[in-house]
Amino acid sequence: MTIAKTLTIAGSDSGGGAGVQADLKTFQERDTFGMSVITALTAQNTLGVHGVFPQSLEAIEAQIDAVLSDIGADAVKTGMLFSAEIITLVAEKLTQYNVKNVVVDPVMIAKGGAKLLQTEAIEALVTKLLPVATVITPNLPEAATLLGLEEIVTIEQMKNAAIELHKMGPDYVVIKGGHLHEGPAVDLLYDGQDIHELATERIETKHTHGTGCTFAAAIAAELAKGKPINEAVQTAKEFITSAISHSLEIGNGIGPTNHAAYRTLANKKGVL
Ligand SMILES: Nc1ncnc2c1ncn2[C@@H]1O[C@H](COP(=O)(O)OP(=O)(O)OP(=O)(O)O)[C@@H](O)[C@H]1O
Ligand SMILES: Cc1ncc(CO)c(N)n1
Repeated sequence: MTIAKTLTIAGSDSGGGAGVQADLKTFQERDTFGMSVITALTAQNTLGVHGVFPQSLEAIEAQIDAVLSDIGADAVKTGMLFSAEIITLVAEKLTQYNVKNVVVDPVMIAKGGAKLLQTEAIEALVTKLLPVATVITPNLPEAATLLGLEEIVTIEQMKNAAIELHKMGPDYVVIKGGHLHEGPAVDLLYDGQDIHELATERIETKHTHGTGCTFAAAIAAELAKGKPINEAVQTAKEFITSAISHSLEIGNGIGPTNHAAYRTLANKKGVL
């Protein structure tokens, strides 16, 4: 039996809600074979990040070479990359192995405020990784930082940002509106010609740990299966919406989303 292969290059979240753990759960739920390259360990739970332990370049390179020289990947998703050196290595390896679908989630700061990317690494993200990306998925603060803007708070500003970010090299730009202060949860997809709006009602919950990782991993899984970008982003939006709608009240802080919700609901309706 053949199966689409997905690889995450990201940080480990010991609490299981974000990072590599969220990506692997999503890859599995979206019927792909998930693999991982761990760039950094975080000691993390629903209350926050309690420690960051970047892995050596040697360890990261060895993991990438092991996976891509043998198994290969139909899509790669990158998350927490932490330093300019790690970003440079990852960009070189994606080029060396000629990876076709590269989803770059430009992770910078965890919900509790912990730094997952060094400030001096932002330039490397822009100059090395964005040009090899198929699609990038910044949230509003990340999009503003990449563009050197103070903030992005309106849909109109999101549209302008999408067009400007596209000039930095990715084939497609998805700007996530989870951080909009009010109204529906609006994301934009810009394909270089048209801007497509994806909107859902904002779900009233504080348990949103790992939303960004899960959404980007779902896009990667759909691209790995050969889906066109519009369909991949639409499916990912449906997937994250049901994961947030049924998010989990575990731990004492911001609980994780429910990766199994989409499949469970679809099974009940008998449509999967
Ligand atoms: N309260 C909500 N209700 C509905 N959808 C939401 C809500 N919060 C976020 N989303 C959606 O979840 C996805 C992730 O967006 P978000 O802006 O939260 O990412 P993020 O900030 O990168 O997440 P993370 O904190 O994991 O880094 C987007 O599709 C966004 O629209
Ligand atoms: C390891 C890791 N990656 C990404 C995020 C962003 O949510 C997080 N909290 N932890």
